[in-house]
Amino acid sequence: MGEILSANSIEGVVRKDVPERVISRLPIYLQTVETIAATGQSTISSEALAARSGVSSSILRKDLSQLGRSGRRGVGYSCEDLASTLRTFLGLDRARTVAIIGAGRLGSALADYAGFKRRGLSLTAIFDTDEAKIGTVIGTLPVSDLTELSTWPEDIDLVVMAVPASAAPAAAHIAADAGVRGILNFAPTVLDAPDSVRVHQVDLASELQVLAYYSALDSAPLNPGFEEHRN
Ligand SMILES: NC(=O)c1ccc[n+]([C@@H]2O[C@H](COP(=O)([O-])OP(=O)(O)OC[C@H]3O[C@@H](n4cnc5c(N)ncnc54)[C@H](O)[C@@H]3O)[C@@H](O)[C@H]2O)c1
Repeated sequence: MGEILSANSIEGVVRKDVPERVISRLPIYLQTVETIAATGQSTISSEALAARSGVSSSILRKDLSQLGRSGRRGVGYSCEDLASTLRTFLGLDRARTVAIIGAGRLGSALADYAGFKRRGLSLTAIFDTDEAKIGTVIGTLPVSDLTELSTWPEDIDLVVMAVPASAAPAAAHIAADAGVRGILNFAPTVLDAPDSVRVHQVDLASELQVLAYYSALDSAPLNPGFEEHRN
């Protein structure tokens, strides 16, 4: 069995000291533990949580120890406390507001996706510059004119950038000026955003090319074990 982590266990943790590869696994743990808690189960062992999250239990324990404390042994993790700790650590103790810039094929598909809400993300607006699209409704959201972003009545924490590459840098600056702190950039261009904004690039073609590399290997196992490729 693993440890109990209390909801206060991240006090004093310097978030920036936690490696990005660890951060990238935390949403998986959160989703897993929330799913388990929703069934009425109150505790879970590190082994079971690790298996359901697709990592080894030693990686899981190391990752969670980076959030601050180890606690009592022998009981397992409290699902509620661990979920609360992970939410707080990830900044999801309040719903993060998300806007999409670009109401084209990609932006529309994302705007119509119902899954953000249950992951603590509140899709609050979708912007475009095309007059033919402004005012139309995608999912439940009307498309707004990008010029409205700077005076949007609600704080927008995060932006999904789904505009052509040529339009993305200027749109990123509009978002930064409006106080946006993170941009998930689908446009195939490097965004030179100010230091106040964290940019993550998404490139599905590159991901597929990496997968193509692994699928072309004929001598090595495709899944060499959690320990080797996940830590
Ligand atoms: N990274 C990936 O894996 C991946 C996958 C698919 C698409 N993309 C990229 O995502 C972007 C969107 O793709 P798409 O297929 O939805 O394109 P699209 O042409 O269907 O939509 C682009 C939308 O952006 C709007 N737009 C143009 N300039 C704008 C601006 N300054 N401000 C706000 N809106 C503006 C257009 O009016 C249009 O509605 C493209 O850059 C594309 O290359 C990336």
